[in-house]
Amino acid sequence: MTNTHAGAVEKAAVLTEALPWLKEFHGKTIVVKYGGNAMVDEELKQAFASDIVFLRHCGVKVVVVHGGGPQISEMLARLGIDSEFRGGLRVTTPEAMDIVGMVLVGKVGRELVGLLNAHGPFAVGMSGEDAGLFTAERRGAMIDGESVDIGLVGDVVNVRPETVLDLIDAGRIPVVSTIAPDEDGQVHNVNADTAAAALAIALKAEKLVVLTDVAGLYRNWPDSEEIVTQIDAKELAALLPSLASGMVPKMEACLRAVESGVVSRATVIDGRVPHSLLLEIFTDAGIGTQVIPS
Ligand SMILES: Nc1ncnc2c1ncn2[C@@H]1O[C@H](COP(=O)(O)OP(=O)(O)O)[C@@H](O)[C@H]1O
Ligand SMILES: CC(=O)N[C@@H](CCC(=O)OP(=O)(O)O)C(=O)O
Repeated sequence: MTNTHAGAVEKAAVLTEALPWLKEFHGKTIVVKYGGNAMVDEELKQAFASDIVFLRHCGVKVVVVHGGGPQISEMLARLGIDSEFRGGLRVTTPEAMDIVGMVLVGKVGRELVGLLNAHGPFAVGMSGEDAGLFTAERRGAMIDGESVDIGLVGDVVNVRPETVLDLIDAGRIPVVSTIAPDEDGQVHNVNADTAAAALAIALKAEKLVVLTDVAGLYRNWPDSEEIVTQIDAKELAALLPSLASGMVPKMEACLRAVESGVVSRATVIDGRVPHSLLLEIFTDAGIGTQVIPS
């Protein structure tokens, strides 16, 4: 075989490998959480946007939920507002809450909508406030088995998915920023992993994919580089109390999603690898850490 032929055969193999996955996910809903730590450079962000549009053209009903932790921290620091994390969640004063909303809705969300819409008029941004998408309830952080108050931080207790469904039906790509009012209308800061899981459950999504800045869940972080490739809900529940920082809300979210009985898979993948989303969805090997029901 000539080199040209060998190259062509290899390319064709990549495309044919995608066929069973195209069949599996066509017409299905996938919620993709894009973490702020994986939005590190322009090229990566553009690769992410083109992957999302690719999925949309493959007939996948794709919904983006974005984070923006580092971007919020940077703005708070610039304004001289103190900020700290407890149990992986930001302690959010009313003053910090204003900035959280401005950065997530006004900056990170807008930027993603722009990157997606460079491909066509697909993306529509919304927050948990729009059309009652999320209702939040104040929550604490679990520190040494006890709940500690961390200010205006919420958990999602109700989802009204109708507007997201309308947008999907119209061929759009909803891009969700995770601030949400409680029953009295007070807006809360909701961790984006937590919100993505709640939305995936409400939409009866086939899959939740979480892009972050590590290769997956490390078994003995930070002492070892060994990635957990697959873990079931029961094993993960046992592991949760030993997890640290941002992995706490992330793995808690994956657990909730698969325990709901509606989302069959939740995967944490490396958002620093260009096109990791396509590799995860359209190749046999997949990448990162996959959480499955027990
Ligand atoms: N067991 C673990 N495996 C992998 N990462 C971990 C683990 N425990 C804590 N981490 C930390 O969690 C971080 C990811 O969470 P986070 O910073 O909230 O990212 P994102 O912005 O993607 O939500 C990693 O960069 C790593 O520092
Ligand atoms: C309560 C809480 O911690 N909210 C997060 C919201 C953004 C987020 O979750 O961003 P990442 O996905 O990039 O971590 C925060 O304030 O940083």
